[in-house]
Amino acid sequence: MSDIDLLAAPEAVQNEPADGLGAQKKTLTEALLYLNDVTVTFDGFRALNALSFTVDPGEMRAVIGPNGAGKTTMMDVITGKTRPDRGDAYFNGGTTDLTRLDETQIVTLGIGRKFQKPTVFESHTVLDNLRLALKGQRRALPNIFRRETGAERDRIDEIFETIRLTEHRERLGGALSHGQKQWLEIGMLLAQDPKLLLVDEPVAGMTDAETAQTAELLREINASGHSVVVVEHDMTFVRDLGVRVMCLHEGSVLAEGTLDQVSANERVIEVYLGR
Ligand SMILES: Nc1ncnc2c1ncn2[C@@H]1O[C@H](COP(=O)(O)OP(=O)(O)OP(=O)(O)O)[C@@H](O)[C@H]1O
Repeated sequence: MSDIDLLAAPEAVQNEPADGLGAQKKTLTEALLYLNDVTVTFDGFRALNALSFTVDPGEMRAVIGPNGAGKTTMMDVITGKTRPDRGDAYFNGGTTDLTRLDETQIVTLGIGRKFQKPTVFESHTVLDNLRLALKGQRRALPNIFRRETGAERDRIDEIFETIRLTEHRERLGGALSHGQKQWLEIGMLLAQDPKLLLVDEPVAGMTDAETAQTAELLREINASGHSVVVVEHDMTFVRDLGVRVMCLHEGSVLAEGTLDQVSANERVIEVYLGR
């Protein structure tokens, strides 16, 4: 933790009142993730425009919005890939300024990201993919030959149950269906035990059954104590998640609340859902 910059928490800020999904703790010191007034400009174009929102410890939240709304850029700021021109991004109750850390430090801190396209090792078994992730050294292939401890084996079994791949552990990664590859990658993220998982369009290209199972497994992951931010366009899936929804548009929050509240919003209908 010595290389991680711990800053004194700025004054707590109170956001809007709670809505239908229960009381939201939204002060800086209570939030797991706190973004305030974050602005990112590319060649004069504002990809994020004074974006502000918080994620509570243990919360799962869905992010929707049209193409180009800034969803990827938002995740790039949280993971240290993109530096904001302006604004605050704090983690862990305001103790850690994400804008001063690099991508590796942010992973170490407990923020894991799953990109849209699965990137499992196709020529390795499903089990070896997970073992590599558990040891935190996906590139150090010789490491998979070290024997696991009992605790590591238990953790692997537990993750396989969560990601519905217990029966598939000896298969090659490349032999899995697209949906199963996505689950394996979610499992590889879980192996790092992140406090916050950022998941980008997990159900794109999945069958309806896989989509429904993905909502279920993310709910289980969330219930086991991980906070989750899921970017997704599939509204059936978002409804299955049953969590607070935030709609981004032109780099800002256009609407926030339950899916019913957000999808009844005139502006959301106009710019995203269509009439
Ligand atoms: N590196 C970059 N240079 C220039 N413009 C960029 C860059 N990255 C993103 N943009 C622009 O910023 C805007 C927001 O992009 P972003 O990828 O964050 O949107 P998004 O909501 O993730 O969209 P999608 O749903 O299509 O993935 C877009 O207009 C995009 O073209």
